[in-house]
Amino acid sequence: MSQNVYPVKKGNEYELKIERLAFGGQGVARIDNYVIFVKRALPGDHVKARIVKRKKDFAEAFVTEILQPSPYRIDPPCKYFSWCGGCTWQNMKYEDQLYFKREIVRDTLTRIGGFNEVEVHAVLPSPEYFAYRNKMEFSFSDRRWLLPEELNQAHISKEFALGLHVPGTFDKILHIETCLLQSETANQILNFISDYARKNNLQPYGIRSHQGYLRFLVIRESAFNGELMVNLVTGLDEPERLKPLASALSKTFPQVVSVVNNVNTRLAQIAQGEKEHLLYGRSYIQDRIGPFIFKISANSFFQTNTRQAEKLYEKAIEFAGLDSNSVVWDLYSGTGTISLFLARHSKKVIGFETAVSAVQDARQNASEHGVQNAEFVEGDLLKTMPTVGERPDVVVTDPPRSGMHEKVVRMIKDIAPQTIVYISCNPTTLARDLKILSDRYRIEKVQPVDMFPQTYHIETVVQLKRR
Ligand SMILES: C[S@@+](CC[C@H](N)C(=O)[O-])C[C@H]1O[C@@H](n2cnc3c(N)ncnc32)[C@H](O)[C@@H]1O
Repeated sequence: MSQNVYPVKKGNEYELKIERLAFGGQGVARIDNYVIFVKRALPGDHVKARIVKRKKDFAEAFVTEILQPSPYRIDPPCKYFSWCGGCTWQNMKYEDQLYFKREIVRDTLTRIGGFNEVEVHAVLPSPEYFAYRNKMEFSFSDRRWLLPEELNQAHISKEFALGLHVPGTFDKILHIETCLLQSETANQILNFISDYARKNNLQPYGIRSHQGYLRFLVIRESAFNGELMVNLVTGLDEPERLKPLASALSKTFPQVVSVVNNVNTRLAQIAQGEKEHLLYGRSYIQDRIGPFIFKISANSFFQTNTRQAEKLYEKAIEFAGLDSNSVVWDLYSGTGTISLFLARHSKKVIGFETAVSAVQDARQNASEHGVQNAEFVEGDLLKTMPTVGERPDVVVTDPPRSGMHEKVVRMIKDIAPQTIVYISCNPTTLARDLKILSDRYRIEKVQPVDMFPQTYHIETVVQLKRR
């Protein structure tokens, strides 16, 4: 499309009818077949929207006025919904979110993979669709994003915020008092720390200025026994300043069994420190998936929706169709949680993982649970897969959002296991990888699992059989 035939112009407003939802959560509208992604819009909405970005193949817009609301629209229960980057679909009933997640998986498999005939099962719903997260990461900032109703309130300081990002801004933070994705206790802790920091002059870190002390607050809560961990991430290595806060937290909230201080003096805005100080209690909490109890430290990876993780893993086991003679490769094995489940049903599991600390955790998890038939190979799959001689009957693969490297997909094809179970958190890369496998593998089952209610994210488990 040449420059002068774009049907829209940046900054202008257009009347649009939303046709469907895209993976990414936005509504999709079209003018003369030119696609416009509209934030926070739902299928059936008739809206006025302003174009904020215009590219060769598509534009992005936000709603300025709803002319006719979609029948799917509900009032979002959270007052921050219109601004917060955490949730995308709180303006839709949970049943409708599940319907659209299935549509997105089906549509992506057809559009990108060319799989027109594949049946996609109804999405497995999450047992909880609010307060389901066992971990939330909040940012401190010296630049607070004000809600419209806060704009004229002189008593609100713009120089302190503890909350979540507003999409499109990198340094301003929406101050949050209640996040519906975490528990009531976790919200009380959030407010306790925010009040304490202001009263005791613990300065928030400036994302722009790189000055200040408090950078992140990470709250982790066990779904198994309610234990809580508070991780305060600071820009300076001065843990003594936090000791009184740790003590006050432990006295006010008996469920807090761990308070740690991660120190991140680097510019990168990440909640992982180069150093950790234990301020109160122990350095981990315990949570359980199925029969396994895991120790989770501040920087360990753990599935954020504990109860639904169990359902996801059960589905993976069912699709793997194992028996006591099966050799299984668990690719992208992380801390080995799936490997432990697989090991109970097979002769041997070999996990492959590049992160050194995750491999250490996996080995420790296996040994603590007395699992003797799981071993872990450390390194990039491209290098490690060819070095393992024991060939698998079943390959389980759970790659990051970017999917598998094309060479890894081709190696799996050459190894030719009877069954492949692909666990994916991104339908787009899933469809791409399945297409490469399709001449040698038949898709038998596609089961989406909802790990993240109120967001567009969807996990999908696919069973493939060798042709
Ligand atoms: C989605 S996580 C899988 C987590 C794990 N299966 C679980 O359920 O806990 C993806 C994992 O792949 C690992 N990874 C990414 N690229 C890799 C590569 N090239 N080779 C091996 N592992 C890799 C990451 O370190 C991460 O632990």
